[in-house]
Amino acid sequence: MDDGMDMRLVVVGAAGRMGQTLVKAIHAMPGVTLSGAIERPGSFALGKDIGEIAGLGTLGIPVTDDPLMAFVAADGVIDFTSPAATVDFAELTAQARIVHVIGTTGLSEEDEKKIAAAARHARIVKSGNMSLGVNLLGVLVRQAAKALDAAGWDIEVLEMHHKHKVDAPSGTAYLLGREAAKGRGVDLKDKAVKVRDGVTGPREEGTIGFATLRGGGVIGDHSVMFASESEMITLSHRATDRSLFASGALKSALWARDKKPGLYSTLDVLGLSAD
Ligand SMILES: NC(=O)C1=CN([C@@H]2O[C@H](COP(=O)(O)OP(=O)(O)OC[C@H]3O[C@@H](n4cnc5c(N)ncnc54)[C@H](OP(=O)(O)O)[C@@H]3O)[C@@H](O)[C@H]2O)C=CC1
Ligand SMILES: O=C(O)C1=N[C@H](C(=O)O)C[C@H](O)C1
Repeated sequence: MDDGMDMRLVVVGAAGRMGQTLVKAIHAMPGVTLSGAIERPGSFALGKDIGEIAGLGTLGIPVTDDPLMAFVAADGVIDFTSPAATVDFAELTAQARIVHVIGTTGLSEEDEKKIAAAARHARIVKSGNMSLGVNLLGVLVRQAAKALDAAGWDIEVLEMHHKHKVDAPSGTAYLLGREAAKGRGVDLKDKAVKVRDGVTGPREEGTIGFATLRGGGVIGDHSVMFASESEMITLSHRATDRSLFASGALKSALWARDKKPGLYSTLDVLGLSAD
């Protein structure tokens, strides 16, 4: 509940790429305070001050592997970790009845069900991309897909990320694919083509294709192409700094503070939900 006090936030996976970015963003943002930093048992980060790891100097917050202890003393958890960890954390945020912002991608259908179950008690905001730009792009993709008939226009989603990324296609690519499917009034599960290899035959009308590139330090590039026989429309987004995702996550946490338990998305936070 918003009692006029800073929202106390725990960052899980605090020593990771997004974890460190979040620690810096919380430090710089009024209205939120870092109250805990979690990593897995055996992590190099355990016992170290998270401020030192994130390059801020000492903050007096050691990294621990005891999430429940940290969650009961917090108002919310910011989670950019791995699917298995996120499902475990969702059970704990449900027990503690707090806000859980989930940026983790690569979640299976089974994981999604468990997260939905946790949202009976926790206030969960989950999105494959927490940026304003990508969520707005999703709305534009939905509109374009609605306007451009499947008989004449093929939809392809292209993404590129840094070489450390472990899941594919990206959460954002799925988000954009789902918006395209929504615009067409179809289910992405029935239309997605994620792999092409060898003699594939011609493209099936109405499918939504995905292509994945990995390399270097690319933070996140996404394009949705609408291709006809005689023209092509490309809608694109490029992330140039991870702090973009962190500020979206913090905005989501503050937004969810006074909401009822439930499963929300960044589209809800930004007021861009599907009509
Ligand atoms: N939705 C969005 O806007 C965005 C989403 N992401 C997603 O966020 C996730 C993390 O990305 P990134 O920061 O680059 O990855 P990193 O691997 O750099 O960070 C993940 C961190 O979580 C830790 N972790 C894993 N399991 C546990 C556990 N059980 N308990 C505590 N900590 C754990 C990892 O520790 P260890 O190294 O020991 O495994 C690591 O420190 C990915 O799924 C990525 O796709 C990223 C950016 C934006
Ligand atoms: O792993 C990343 O880095 C990113 N993951 C998210 C995704 O899977 O779409 C968001 C962003 O593009 C960075």
